[in-house]
Amino acid sequence: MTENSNASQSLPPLCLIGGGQMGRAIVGGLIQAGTIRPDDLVVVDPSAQCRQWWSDQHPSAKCHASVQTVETMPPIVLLAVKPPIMQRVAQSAPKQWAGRLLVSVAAGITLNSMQAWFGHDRVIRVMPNTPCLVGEGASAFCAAAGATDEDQGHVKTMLEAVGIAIAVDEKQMNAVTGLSGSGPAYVFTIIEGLADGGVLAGLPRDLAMQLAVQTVLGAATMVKETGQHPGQLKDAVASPAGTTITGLNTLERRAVRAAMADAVAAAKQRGDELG
Ligand SMILES: NC(=O)C1=CN([C@@H]2O[C@H](COP(=O)(O)OP(=O)(O)OC[C@H]3O[C@@H](n4cnc5c(N)ncnc54)[C@H](OP(=O)(O)O)[C@@H]3O)[C@@H](O)[C@H]2O)C=CC1
Ligand SMILES: O=C(O)[C@@H]1CCC=N1
Repeated sequence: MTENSNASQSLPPLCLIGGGQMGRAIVGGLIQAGTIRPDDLVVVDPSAQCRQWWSDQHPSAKCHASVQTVETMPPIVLLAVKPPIMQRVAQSAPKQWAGRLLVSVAAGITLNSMQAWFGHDRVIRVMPNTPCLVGEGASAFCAAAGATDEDQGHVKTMLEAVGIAIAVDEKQMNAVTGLSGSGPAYVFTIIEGLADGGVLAGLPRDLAMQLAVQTVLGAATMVKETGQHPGQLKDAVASPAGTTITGLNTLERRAVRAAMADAVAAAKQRGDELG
């Protein structure tokens, strides 16, 4: 788990609107870190299956099918619904948002839209990623004018309890989405590809997967902990006329580096469209 100064701080009670993948990753990570207690959690989701999941995992959390039935809305509302339904959520229960800190993780949805739909500007926009679930999230955030320093402190506490949190300018948010928001999916694909390669080369699947995962983890940890440029670390692996340079040459022929950059740029573009 990422070490940080805020991990032991606690948060005020929280309402999670949308208990799906991202909501589970953040709030699951927060509960695991001890930053929030399930008793202080309200989850709103129309899916009975989803509510059952929350009740099974955290029996003391209060689950609702609709925001309208929440009697006392907690001071922080974490909005983790799909971008196209955010406006509908806002308009379904306008009285519930008054005086609350609104935190949105929706890709592409701007602070301006949030303010217009929810009727006030105590709003913070966050782009997290699913590794929050295991305390290794990479999140960026930006705040509307109405969010106080204390509000921003709460969001930092929330995000740093489950990984790293970086304040950015809102115009960078969709690029962040294309890189770290969507990035875990790219890396999962790489891990799958490496494991497939191991199987293709004759290894049993479970051994290939174990080696692929540890290789990605080890390489990422080296970049983080040595502070060396990845190119330098790459050069140290590749012996003259050896195996690595032969593999790297294949990757370059397939333009893997450009494919990664194109993926981030295309995802950023999609974020622009969603907004
Ligand atoms: N998944 C990821 O890796 C990341 C996602 N995000 C953002 O997080 C948000 C959620 O994405 P994700 O968790 O993947 O999506 P999910 O579909 O997994 O979760 C969204 C949940 O919201 C529920 N929902 C639908 N309507 C309402 C409503 N009116 N009130 C409350 N809940 C509702 C859905 O129920 P039902 O299924 O029945 O519709 C579903 O359970 C998106 O805006 C996305 O951009 C940001 C970063 C990373
Ligand atoms: O795919 C998506 O749109 C969301 C946003 C970032 C990751 N998942």
